Amino acid sequence: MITFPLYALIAAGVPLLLLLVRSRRRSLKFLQGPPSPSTLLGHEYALLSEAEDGDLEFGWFERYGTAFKAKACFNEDVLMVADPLALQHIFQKTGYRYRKAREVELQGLQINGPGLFAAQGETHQRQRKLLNPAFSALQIQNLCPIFQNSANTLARKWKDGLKLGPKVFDVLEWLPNMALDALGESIFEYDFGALEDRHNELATLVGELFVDSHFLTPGVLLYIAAIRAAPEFLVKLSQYLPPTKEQVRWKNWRTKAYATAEAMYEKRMREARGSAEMENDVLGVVCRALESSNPEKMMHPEEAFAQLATMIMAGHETTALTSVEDLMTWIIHELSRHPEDQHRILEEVKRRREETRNEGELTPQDYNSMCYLGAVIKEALRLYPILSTIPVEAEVDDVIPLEYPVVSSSGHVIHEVPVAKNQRVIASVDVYNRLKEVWGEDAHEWRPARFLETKTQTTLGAYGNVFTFGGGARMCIGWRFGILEVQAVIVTLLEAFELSLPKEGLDIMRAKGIIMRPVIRDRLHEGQQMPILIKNRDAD
Ligand code: HEM
Repeated sequence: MITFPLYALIAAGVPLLLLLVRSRRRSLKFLQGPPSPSTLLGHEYALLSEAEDGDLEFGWFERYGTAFKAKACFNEDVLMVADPLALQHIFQKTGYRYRKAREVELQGLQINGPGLFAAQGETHQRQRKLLNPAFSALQIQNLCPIFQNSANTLARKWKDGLKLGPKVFDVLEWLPNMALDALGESIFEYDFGALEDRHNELATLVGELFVDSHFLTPGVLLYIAAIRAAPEFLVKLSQYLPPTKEQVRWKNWRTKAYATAEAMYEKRMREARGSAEMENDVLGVVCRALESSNPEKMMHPEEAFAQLATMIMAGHETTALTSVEDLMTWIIHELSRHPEDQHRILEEVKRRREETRNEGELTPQDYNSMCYLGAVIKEALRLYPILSTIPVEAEVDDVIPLEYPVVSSSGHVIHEVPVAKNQRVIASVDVYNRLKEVWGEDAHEWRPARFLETKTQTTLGAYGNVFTFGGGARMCIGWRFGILEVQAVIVTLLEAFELSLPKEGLDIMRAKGIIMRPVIRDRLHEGQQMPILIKNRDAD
């Protein structure tokens, strides 16, 4: 095996090449930015080592404005952006002119294969067009009973645990299992049995995907930076390096997910034979694509198998994507801190039930009519974007307009930022979501009512002008799925339980990692958790 020369080539050749190329390339010299702490690591290591999400970025954006320059590994200039007009331009107005950052694409490919998350350009466009009908408003509405069913199962389990009175539950021990069951059933008619604690190999593999990940070491960061800038042939050669423990886990996951997907597709095709139409759910649209010979309407078997792995990862376990249970966890946390918000949502539910004379399960239309429930969900999405940044790269030279002008390094006020082809741009979701210019002086505070006030602003994303689902061609395809599931679960839980903080109080912080996780300040060693005091409402 030729591993040593390969390592040596990547370890020494690529960095030297990069430093040479970058010293010649047009850069962002005209922009201000924080001084770099290291030529090799730039700000990348410092950013990934922040104690709490946003520690550095919030200060930088405050000081330099909504667009500035920071350094990535090997002295690379990156554009940090939180300006609404710039984000709208990059994500929503320019089609595929900005591509998913290469390292994210490569990681997506290694974990899930060539599914929607890793696909680029025309391949992405084709896959997205084929999958979109499975995530339309109409199609997602059909999933409501599944979400209500899993919420009711969770409520029953909590009630069993509350027979002796109110009790503190770590909701993170429950919500991910509930969300995984709902995802399996709604997307692939697959029973993970997670809430019932049944052993399931696929659930175990997805849960353990990142236990060997050491993303925070400087060596790994430099390796990723070298790979993302390396020519295609070197990236291909790197496949012949001995796999890391992490890559072995990813391969095991992919193999099992592909086998499961194949079995699901075969089953659906057998069932559909004889019936006039294939359904428009994910299974249905993928089966149709597998059978099609039209180049615009087909998926290759590997693409089709990769969709199942992609959807489970995207909707549940998280790397570069983010998941519904995280959003529910933060909503439950904020509601336990704000009993008045619980009261307001319950009033809305009661009013709706009276108007529609419905004591049973609510409909998606019922949930959508509840404005304060919607405002609470939007406020949680705004304050807790589990994915705090979205890195992209310019495919062509471009000029990015700014809504809020910034001062250049020579002291001039600039209204746009010219960028060269291949420029890396880091869209800061959490900073945009808390910009005072957009959200007001209390942007860092929890105040759902802000979403009930009318305001004109640059429109971003699909829901409430928050950027947590991203925007444009690559915006989260599952956002309606996520919102409906959260609506159903929160209403079910609030009707059954009163939520409050544990007696000793809680100082939860948003711990930084690849994704943002809740931990108790000064008790980081205990890992992620969200203890909530839960009381049965029937007990009153
Ligand atoms: C509240 C929950 C969720 C949040 C906050 C969220 C957020 C995101 C974000 C930020 C992206 C990346 C956008 C970009 O790269 O520009 C994304 C992509 C994606 N999400 Fe979600 N997501 C959620 C739930 C879901 C669910 C439930 C599913 C599937 C059932 C899903 C499927 C996907 C897929 C397949 C992609 C890749 C889309 C593409 O590249 O075309 N997500 N999501």
